[in-house]
Amino acid sequence: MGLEGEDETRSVEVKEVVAMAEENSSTRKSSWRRSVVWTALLAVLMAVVLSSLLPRAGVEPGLLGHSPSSCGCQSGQAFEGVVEDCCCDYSTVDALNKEVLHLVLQELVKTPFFRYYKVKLWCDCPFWPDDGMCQLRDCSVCECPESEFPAAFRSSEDASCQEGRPEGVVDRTLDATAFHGWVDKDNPWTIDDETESGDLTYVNLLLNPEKYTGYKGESARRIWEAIYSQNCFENGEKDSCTERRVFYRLISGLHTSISTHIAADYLMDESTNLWGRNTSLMHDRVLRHPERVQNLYFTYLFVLRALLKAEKYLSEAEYSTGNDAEDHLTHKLMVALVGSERLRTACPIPFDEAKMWRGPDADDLKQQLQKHFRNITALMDCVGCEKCRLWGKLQISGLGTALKILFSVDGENGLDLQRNEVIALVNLLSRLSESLEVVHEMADLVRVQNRISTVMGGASLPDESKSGSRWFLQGDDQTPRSLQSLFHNIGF
Ligand SMILES: Cc1cc2nc3c(=O)[nH]c(=O)nc-3n(C[C@H](O)[C@H](O)[C@H](O)COP(=O)(O)OP(=O)(O)OC[C@H]3O[C@@H](n4cnc5c(N)ncnc54)[C@H](O)[C@@H]3O)c2cc1C
Repeated sequence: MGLEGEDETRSVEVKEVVAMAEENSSTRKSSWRRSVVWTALLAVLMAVVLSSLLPRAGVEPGLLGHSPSSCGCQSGQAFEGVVEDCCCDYSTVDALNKEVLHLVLQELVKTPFFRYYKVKLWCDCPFWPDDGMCQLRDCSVCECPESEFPAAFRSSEDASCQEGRPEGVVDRTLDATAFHGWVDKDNPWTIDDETESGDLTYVNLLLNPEKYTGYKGESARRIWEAIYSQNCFENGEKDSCTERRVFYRLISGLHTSISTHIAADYLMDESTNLWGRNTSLMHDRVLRHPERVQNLYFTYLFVLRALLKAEKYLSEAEYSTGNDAEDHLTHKLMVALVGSERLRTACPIPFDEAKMWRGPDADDLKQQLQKHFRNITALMDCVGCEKCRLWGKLQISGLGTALKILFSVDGENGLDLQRNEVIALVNLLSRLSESLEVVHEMADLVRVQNRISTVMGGASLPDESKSGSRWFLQGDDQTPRSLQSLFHNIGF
């Protein structure tokens, strides 16, 4: 295969990633951290300096279980041992994610096959009229022009990326001709956009990153409430039934991931369009609730198990977009991901689905939960912010695909997946993988900030709702004000 220019460079880069995954290298290539990398280095330096200056007892409560909590949320060992309901321990998951999976997933979701998602963005909410609470232009999705997405994804009749409302007739020949083995078969866990007429459009996910959109208040809260109520028990309530508990944890883990991405990419100052890490929000919504972080690990392992169970199918599928070089790399990355020896050895069965549906009412319960999950799929049409709806739909579809692989297929031979299901599954796992990384990074930042606060006279973390936080870490070329003043205060 002849590769030139950019293709060749990318090919070399991706091969390195594949090689790194295979060799279990711990070398990291984390491009999204570039903007704060020097600041992080400074933060680490400050942590070292401050930890020598500060008595341990005066330091803000432990994050991720490293030290005792004074907020009463966590008493110490929340992230040690085996992830509850799973078969791998926290430290193994961290190492695998950091050294293998995050690296490969980051590259995989950039490929043409995985970056274009077909979705119906404007739909009528079957439960309430859309009350459109989104406040920012970042709420809206940048749809891709017809010329941009791969030719293999198009057909002459498909008008979904044209201006205005598309025709609404789904072109089913697209998947069948472009992807051997990708078939249209209903998923009992989801309501499939593609089986209904409507406004289908292709969206380039790389142009629409999941981040803060300003969507909040009554509309957002009502959706989350409705989603949790589908499980027939309240948030956080322990349930003796494994199946219900698993469902609650899947949703809660996804919720944690969404909150993490909001905190990781937050509009700190609207007047200057300044974006950055919102550590206060991260602390309030995620870090001070250990069970939410535990549920994130759980959801990650559940989805990973589904991917591994579909190994044969995914390694043999054609990732065809008309760009041979990219498609070849996509295939190599997928094989590196699902066939990783390191993963097989360290965490062979991330979640054991054989433990589910064993009770006398198993069939009834399964049908009940399928109905609830389909309702959750439908609820995504009520999300009053386009970009949130895009990622909500994709990730719920990814969960639905994982449920189908684990619970609705008899052996791998019976497995049939649609192209969009595979795209959703892989992008969901990539989001969760990124969230695990962010959770650790921001827990470290919060810990450093708390130490700095103590040095600066006990100032606490600012309210998450206040923009322009003094803890905000600015871009590559500016020294953060907070660190400047800290240097000054401690005579550095
Ligand atoms: C599908 C969907 C996608 C969204 N995507 C985005 C987005 O991309 N960008 C954006 O800015 N906003 C997004 N939002 C909105 C966002 O999730 C919040 O609803 C919003 O930021 C307001 O947050 P909140 O503090 O009121 O708490 P919420 O996050 O709305 O939580 C509501 C309640 O749920 C409970 N809860 C919170 N987290 C968990 C958890 N992990 N497990 C169990 N219970 C929990 C708490 O009791 C909390 O009070 C999305 C909302 C939905 C429904």
